[in-house]
Amino acid sequence: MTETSSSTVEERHEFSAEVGRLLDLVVHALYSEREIFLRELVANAADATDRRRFEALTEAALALPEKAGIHIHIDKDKRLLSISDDGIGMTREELARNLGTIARSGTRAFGEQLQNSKPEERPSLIGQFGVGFYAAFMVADKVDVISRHAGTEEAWQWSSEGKGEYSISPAQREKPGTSITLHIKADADEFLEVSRLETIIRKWADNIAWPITVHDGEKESTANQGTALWRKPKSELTQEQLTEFYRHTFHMFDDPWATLHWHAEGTLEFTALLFIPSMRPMFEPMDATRDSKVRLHVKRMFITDEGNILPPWLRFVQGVVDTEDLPLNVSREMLQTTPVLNRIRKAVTNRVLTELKSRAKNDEASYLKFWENFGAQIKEGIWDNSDHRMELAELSRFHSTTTQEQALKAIPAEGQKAENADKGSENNPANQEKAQEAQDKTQKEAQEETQEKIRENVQDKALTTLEDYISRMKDKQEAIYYIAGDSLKTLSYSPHLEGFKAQGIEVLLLIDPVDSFWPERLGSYKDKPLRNITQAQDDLSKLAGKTESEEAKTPAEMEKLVTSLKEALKDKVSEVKGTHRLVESAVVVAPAAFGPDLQMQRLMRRSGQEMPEIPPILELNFQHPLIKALAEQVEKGENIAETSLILLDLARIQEGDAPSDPPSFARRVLVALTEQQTKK
Ligand SMILES: Nc1ncnc2c1ncn2[C@@H]1O[C@H](COP(=O)(O)OP(=O)(O)OP(=O)(O)O)[C@@H](O)[C@H]1O
Repeated sequence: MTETSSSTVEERHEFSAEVGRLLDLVVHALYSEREIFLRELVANAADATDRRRFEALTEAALALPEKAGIHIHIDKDKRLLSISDDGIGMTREELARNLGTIARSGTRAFGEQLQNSKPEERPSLIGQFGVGFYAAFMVADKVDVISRHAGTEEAWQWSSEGKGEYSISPAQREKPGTSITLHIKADADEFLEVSRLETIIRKWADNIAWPITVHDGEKESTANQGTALWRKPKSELTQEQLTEFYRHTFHMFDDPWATLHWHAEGTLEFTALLFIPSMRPMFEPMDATRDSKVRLHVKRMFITDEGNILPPWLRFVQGVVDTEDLPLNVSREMLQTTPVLNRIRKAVTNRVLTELKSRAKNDEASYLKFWENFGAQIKEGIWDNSDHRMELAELSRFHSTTTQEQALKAIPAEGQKAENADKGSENNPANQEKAQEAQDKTQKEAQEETQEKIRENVQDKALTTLEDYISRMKDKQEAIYYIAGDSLKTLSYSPHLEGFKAQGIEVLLLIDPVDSFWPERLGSYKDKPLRNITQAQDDLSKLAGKTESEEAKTPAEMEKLVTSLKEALKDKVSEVKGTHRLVESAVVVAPAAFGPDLQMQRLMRRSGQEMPEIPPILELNFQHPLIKALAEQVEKGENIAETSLILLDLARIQEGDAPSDPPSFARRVLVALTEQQTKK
């Protein structure tokens, strides 16, 4: 052994609370897949070696020894198993931080998941999700880590029995790197057998390019082939193997929605293995960036997962790209500038888009599932990518007033189906009893609730393409109309829609935050401009065959009302005027002629950005009985100041916003209602 430790200045520390909990779960709840501890330790050793190689590109003193690799030593008599690497190593602080607290947010998420799962689900959970270093305690009752950070002389030993505390003391290590020694548990003999260890390594760690050597006394053997899975011909791989690789490398739980595996030859040589998940990641770390994490390998060696192989709007794609066309010592700067990588980026992006297009065309139902998960990201692409803007718009799917109506119409048919099914089973006594229960009031409520859920669900899934929208456009209609808001529910009540609905004009209902941004960037689709209906009042007049001057005119009997409202609301509004866009509502707020629309203002405020209040325009429906009555009151000389404030707040509430001053609003409504009731 080349390492020794002295316990003269040993310090004892307690694990952070979350490590304690995780350890407890890992050790006590999981037995069937104990072998994965080796995968975790070997993966860490390989990561540390990769890191050292990468750091050495800029700091020659950190260079790896000539025969860098991972060594596994077995000592059956002492029941010891050790895993040593020539990696970057850890300083004293790093030992305490990385092994005493939970370093990776994914590991924390795993712990939570594990705690909330049923015991029988746990083994499969652990198989899919790395638990990292702590997995060692599944097979060891004590773990010693001796580490020396490359570029330093000092070594430190971290030791723990995995029961609440660990110690750190000075140690010696001949070379930089890390050795992890496991004191194997009495019931884990199997992990002291060479053949068992070799099988595990072949199963789990064959993608690792560093040689992994198993030493048993005098004998030694290299256990991994280092043939990266993605390098194998397609015909030699099963989807199970690919899925397994996907889950374990990228910490995913699902079956991929798409697996893309190809080898490019010719001017550019690379192999890519990419996965599109079938679900959104369950845990998105708070500090997650928008960058793609696709891993770049050169001649099988891992280089970086920060190579931005795919654009940010395809960041949900996981995978590996391995090329022959870059040198192994590619530096960070080079990654940004080399034309080779730019060409790879382009080719890989195009391949993903081709897959999306073909699935959208050939398997609508499956494509809609993808869209539900990652549609918002695709729409980000319309915003920030000029090369693919049109293709992405074509791939996009939207809710609209028309798809909502169609979905509603489809629902009674669904209900019918359920009824018929019930009839068919009436002869069965058990079912008769059920029919009895159906009379029950609670059951009825439940049914109503299900109906509501079915409705929401069906409406949620009813989507259109821009192409189909255009095919439904009315004769005189020149633009694609949309409105952006927080949810289908608030949008479906929006007074802005009334005029469009009355004229049978379809409006896209956009409910993702990114929807406030991309339409303006896209500008138009197939020569049809996209227009926000909260800012398209004139269009509606035109569509209704009215001239603009007609629209702008305030009838004589309304002039005084408009003046009093302006006086009462002062700088709370930028203007008060009549509108044709309302049918049932009395008032509506519209964004001022210049500047962002209301939804954009809302989003900016929510994201904590400085957003001065831009007074909206208050628009009135001169045909509404309330507005007519108010005009008469003003004519009679009555004061409508309080009512004006209520009106403005009502308009805000219709948009899904809160009144500007809720208590005052409540008081005003109370006073108004009391007056009305006592007058009767
Ligand atoms: N052999 C090693 N050499 C250097 N650092 C190591 C080594 N093993 C572990 N570490 C450090 O300890 C940290 C925690 O390891 P752990 O295995 O628990 O989590 P992880 O590797 O970050 O994530 P996961 O294993 O869940 O993918 C690592 O991120 C790394 O910084």
